[in-house]
Amino acid sequence: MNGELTAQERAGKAFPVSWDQFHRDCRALTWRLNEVGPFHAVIAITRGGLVPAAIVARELGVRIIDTVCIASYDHDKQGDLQVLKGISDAAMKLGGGTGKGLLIVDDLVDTGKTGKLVREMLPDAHFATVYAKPKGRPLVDTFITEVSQDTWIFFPWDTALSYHPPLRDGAA
Ligand SMILES: O=P(O)(O)OC[C@H]1O[C@H](OP(=O)(O)OP(=O)(O)O)[C@H](O)[C@@H]1O
Ligand code: HPA
Ligand SMILES: [Mg+2]
Repeated sequence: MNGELTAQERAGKAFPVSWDQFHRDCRALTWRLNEVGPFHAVIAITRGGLVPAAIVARELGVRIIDTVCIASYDHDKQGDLQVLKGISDAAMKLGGGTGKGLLIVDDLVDTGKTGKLVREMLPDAHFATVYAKPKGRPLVDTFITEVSQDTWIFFPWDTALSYHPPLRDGAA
């Protein structure tokens, strides 16, 4: 390490999310989105958007799903944004070139950098995330739970059940 704090170290507070909780939060998101749609297609921001996109598409009966593949965090440290794969021509056409009637889905917005880049690609699309931190929140049209900027969310696909020592033995 070069002495710089990682995003997770800056965040401090941990917010672990179980599969069950995540599924319930995605279902709650679809209740809200159902009032806004219908949508021609779902665009998942990979990789974190893949799981919520599958659940949302299933609930809303959408069968056309595309991806925009963006990487910026190496584990918990944000670098430059890299678009590894853009939106397909077919999905672009469905959204009339501006994203009208398309639903962008991601697991969360943090600084908002990823969301901003995708919004620029599809300015008229609806952008939904399950979780939002204050900096990214203005970019999102619909989300379920806001956590503070100094919280790090642990998703179920990044974690595993492990032993936790008793409090009296020094567990935090
Ligand atoms: O609002 P931001 O500060 O841009 O951060 C949010 C983005 O960061 C994470 O993706 P990441 O780049 O870690 O890739 P991944 O989805 O493949 O894990 C997350 O899934 C969001 O897409
Ligand atoms: O809080 C977070 N959790 C997981 N991945 C992330 N990518 C940006 N912020 C986060
Ligand atoms: Mg992501």
